[in-house]
Amino acid sequence: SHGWGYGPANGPETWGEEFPVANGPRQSPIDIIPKDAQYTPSLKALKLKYDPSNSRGILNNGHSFQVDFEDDGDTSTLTGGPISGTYRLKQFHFHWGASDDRGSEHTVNGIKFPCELHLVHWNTKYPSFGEAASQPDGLAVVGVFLKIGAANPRLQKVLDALDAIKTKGKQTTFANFDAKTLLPSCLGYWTYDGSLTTPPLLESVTWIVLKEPISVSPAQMARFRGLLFSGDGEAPCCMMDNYRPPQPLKGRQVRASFK
Ligand SMILES: CN[C@@H]1CN(c2cccc(OC)c2)S(=O)(=O)c2sc(S(N)(=O)=O)cc21
Ligand SMILES: [Zn+2]
Repeated sequence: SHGWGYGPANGPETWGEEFPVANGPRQSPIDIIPKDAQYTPSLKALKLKYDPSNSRGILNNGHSFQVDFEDDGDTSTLTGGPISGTYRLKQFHFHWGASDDRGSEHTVNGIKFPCELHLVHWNTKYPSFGEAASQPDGLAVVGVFLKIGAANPRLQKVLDALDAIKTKGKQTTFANFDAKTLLPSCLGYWTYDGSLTTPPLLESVTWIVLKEPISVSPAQMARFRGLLFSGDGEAPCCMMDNYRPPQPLKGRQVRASFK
């Protein structure tokens, strides 16, 4: 059986067959139209407190690669912003294109970025990530756009680990990584109620998309594309275009933390 993916036979247009919520009222990503976003002065500043000693490993999961964090305690958390309570960092991962003209999931005025970083957090009012993932206020994902420019030294450690996780299922240790170093200097954001952008497409995500992108060079983007969707011994299939296109807003309000 073929699992979901990003190809012609198993890509985003087919996901609704196995995951009917794909056509639900709060699907992600969306096209963000800044002039339609409601500036909300009552929105708090984001507070991201990440402990580098919580980083565990880096894994090629066959859809992207993710850096996993130890989330048994409140040492790497997201508070403030549009959310109430404390959310714990579980993992971060990226989505990118086959070329620099596409790759992000969220778009801004229809503009695609070459890459988008997602930092996934879960609400500690629930006993576990799995429990939280099925609740309407269970997850909070911080999205960061990457735009083509100077090489970003903050990405180097992540990129240097990719050779060890080229194929699906491969993982290696990834210690002492400070995820905060991946954030832009300005934490102004748009926020809306949405979903996971991959199956199971659960409508449990408070999206927090930062306005300021971080940089990535074309050579660094090429290294993302050196990963494979395929496993060892399978016909090699380059990991690229692993993004879901924008979904219908269905009347949702996008709020902005900045004027
Ligand atoms: C493959 N899907 C990723 C892994 N996850 C996952 C794995 C198993 C079950 C599950 O839900 C019960 C979620 S996850 O929650 O860490 C996320 S968040 C997310 S995104 N693009 O919306 O930020 C993609 C994934
Ligand atoms: Zn993602």
